[in-house]
Parts: sequence; structure tokens; C-alpha cells
Amino acid sequence: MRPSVMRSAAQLLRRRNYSSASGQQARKVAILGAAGGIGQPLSLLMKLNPLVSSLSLYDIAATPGVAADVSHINSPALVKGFMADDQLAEALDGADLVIIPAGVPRKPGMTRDDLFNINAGIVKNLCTAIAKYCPNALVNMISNPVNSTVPIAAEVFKKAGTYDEKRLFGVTTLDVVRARTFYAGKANVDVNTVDVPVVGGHAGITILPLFSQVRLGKNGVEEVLGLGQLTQFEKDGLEALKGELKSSIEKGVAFSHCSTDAPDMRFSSCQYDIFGDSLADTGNFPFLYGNDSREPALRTPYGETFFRRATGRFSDGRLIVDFIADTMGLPFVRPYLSGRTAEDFASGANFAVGGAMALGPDFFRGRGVPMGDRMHLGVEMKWFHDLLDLLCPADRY
Ligand SMILES: NC(=O)C1=CN([C@@H]2O[C@H](COP(=O)(O)OP(=O)(O)OC[C@H]3O[C@@H](n4cnc5c(N)ncnc54)[C@H](O)[C@@H]3O)[C@@H](O)[C@H]2O)C=CC1
Ligand SMILES: O=C([O-])CC(=O)C(=O)O
Repeated sequence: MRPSVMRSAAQLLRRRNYSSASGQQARKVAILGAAGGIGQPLSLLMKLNPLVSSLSLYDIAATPGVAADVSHINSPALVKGFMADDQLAEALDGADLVIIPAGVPRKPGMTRDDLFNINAGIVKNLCTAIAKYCPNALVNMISNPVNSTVPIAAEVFKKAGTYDEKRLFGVTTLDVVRARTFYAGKANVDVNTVDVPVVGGHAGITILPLFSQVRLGKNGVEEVLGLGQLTQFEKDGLEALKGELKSSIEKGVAFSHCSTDAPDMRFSSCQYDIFGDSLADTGNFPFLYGNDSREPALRTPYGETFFRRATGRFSDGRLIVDFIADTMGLPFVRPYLSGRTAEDFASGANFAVGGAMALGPDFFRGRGVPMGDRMHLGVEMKWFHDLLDLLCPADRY
């Protein structure tokens, strides 16, 4: 996977006749999702690429460490790490190439399409920022399902007036790499002498390697189809994939229109607030109780299946409130105790705290039940009123 993604990006830069000699044309590459399983090795390979003079590494978590490590490689590209929404503009500013491996990967048993609900919103937001801050950039989409995320990107760019079909790419090189390797293994020939065209998309039956075309030694889809040399098996495969590919494309197009044109349906510009206990706390707990290593929620395996670090959530991944946000196309709102300014709470706030009770300790003490000081809904409501004062002081009374 990694070399193929890298190769496709390098080819893109070369196709634009960029010079590879150091000290010549300055080229900025931004990687969105740079701290992930794909993002990290991709960042490393980009740092080694002599075509790149400036490398922006953006992620919602862990970018400073990744950027520091990558910057130590002794190659000319200048590396900078960016984290969180408010740094996205700077990360993208003036980028010539944006590569997007941001989002979630599938787990065993999942299809790429199962990632749609989460990754569609992520991709849409990132592409909206691309249209704004680097409208002329080449965009290389890795996030799955590629069959739908590329159409989402296309629609976002069309709406922004920046769409250019020659600048938007879904990364499917991996399918060609695999087809070449499998064919060479089966035919017992040197893999470097084999070229297998792959048509369709990048999921399930939409990936169609045309083994009958191997001897052509070309990857041009139009040329291959135009030659009419497909086997019956391949023709059947081609017919079978069309429906699925069409519906994946339509799903992406529909999502992008729904979430950008009808905010009342997708809630894309509303604020929401969360109250509760450990079932809903997305990170207030560490602010109240410090990074006490005895607290399970503050160390892995808590958080490892999604955020790759403990966030204070009492879960190995996301909580129900995170899933609801995803389904409604909303961002994750920040824990109240992690923010200070009105901008921090542009999407709302989460007041929930692990271990919080509905009733305060006084209620129990008044009834003879011994009770130490505990977090409770009353405190969360006080925080909520403090936030109202911050957001709209004049409107409150
Ligand atoms: N097209 C292809 O050939 C391939 C596509 N993929 C896809 O690439 C994506 C990433 O895979 P992995 O790196 O293995 O996952 P990962 O979970 O290791 O990394 C994803 C990264 O994206 C970050 N992220 C999440 N939301 C973000 C946002 N709004 N802005 C910026 N960064 C954000 C996460 O913090 C994480 O660091 C998946 O959707 C996967 O299916 C993976 C391999 C091949
Ligand atoms: O399989 C996945 O989920 C990631 C991917 O797209 C691939 O490896 O082709």
C-alpha cells in the first residue's frame, strides 16, 4: 500500500513537469490524516521525495510528535505539523498537492462502504477547506470508500467553483500493484515485466483486473476497453460492477448535496450540548482528576480502537454521543473543561463527567446517606450557564 500511494503522488508531481533537482521549484504537499497508519509512512516517503520542498502534516491528534520525527530526516523538505481545526487553513495554504488518508480504516468483517458514515463527513469538511485555502491543488483521495469519497470531493469543489476533473484522484494504485503481484506469482514471471490494467472502482466487485489484457503493457483504461479484447468473464464482471459503482457514486453525491445545501437536514451549522456521566464524557474527566495512571480511562487500551490514545472516554473507542454526531453529520464537540474561548465552543460543548450523579451529594446527606463530594448534574448545569454567559451575555436575561 504505502509505496503505491507514494508512487502515485510522485507521478502526479512529475506529470506537472515539476523539477526534481533540489533548490528549484518550491512545491508544498499537505497530508491530512498524517498521524495514522497510512499517514505516517506516507509522510516519511514524502519527506524523502526530492520533488517536495515543504511538507504540511495535519491530523486531529498526535501530529507534533509525527512532524518532529519526520523533520529529522536529512532531506531538504521543510516539515511542519498542524493539529485541530484552527490550524487547517495554515496547513493547506498554498499547497500544490493534498493527500487525504484522514478517517477511519475498516476492521475485520467490514466493507469499505461501512466506513461511509464516518469518513464522508470528514472528507467533506476537509475538501471544503481545500476549496478555500488551496483551490488549485491536486487532490489525492485515499480515505475509503474511495468510490464515494471522490464524488463527495467533486461535488464540494463544484459547489465552490474550483472543480477540475484533472486535479482530483482516487488512490487505487494498490489494486494494480496487487494484480501485478498475483499475476506474476501465478504465471511464475518477473513481476517487473507484468502490467495488469484494473478498471472499475476501489471496493469489492468494482475492482476488476483485466488479466486478458496483461500483454498490452499499458494501463490506459480507454485503450483497453476500446480494443474489445475482454474475455466473457471480464465482460460479465464489468456489467456486474456498474450498478454498485453507480450507487456508490450517487451515495457520495447525495451526501454532499444534503450536507452542504440543506443544513436543516444535516445540522451542519448547529450547536449541541451534552450532559451526563461516563456514558457521554468525551474528555472532561482528565481535567478534573489529572492524568492519574490508576484511572483506566486515562490510559490505553481505552481509546485505542479509534483515537489511538486514551482521551478520557470510558471506552476503547467512541461513545454513543460520538456515533450520534457522526450519523447526523456533526463534529465532535469539545469537552467543556478543555476550552476557554467562544470559538472553542463553536459547535457546542460536552459537560458530561465520568462518575457524575443526577442528584447532588446534599440530597443524599439530607436523607442520612453518607456521601462525599461528587460531580453531579447541578455542576454541569452551572457550567452550561457559564458558557451561555460567554457565548451570548446580552441574550441571557
Ligand atoms: N485507497 C487505498 O488504497 C487505501 C485507503 N485506505 C483508507 O485510508 C484511511 C486511513 O487508514 P489508516 O491510516 O489505516 O487509518 P488510521 O486510523 O490509522 O489513521 C487515520 C488518521 O486520520 C485521522 N483523522 C480522523 N479524522 C480526521 C480529520 N477530520 N482530519 C484530519 N485527520 C483525521 C486520525 O486521527 C488518524 O490519525 C481509511 O479510510 C482506509 O480505509 C487505507 C489503505 C489503502
Ligand atoms: O482494504 C482496505 O480497507 C484499505 C484499502 O482500501 C486497501 O487495502 O485496498
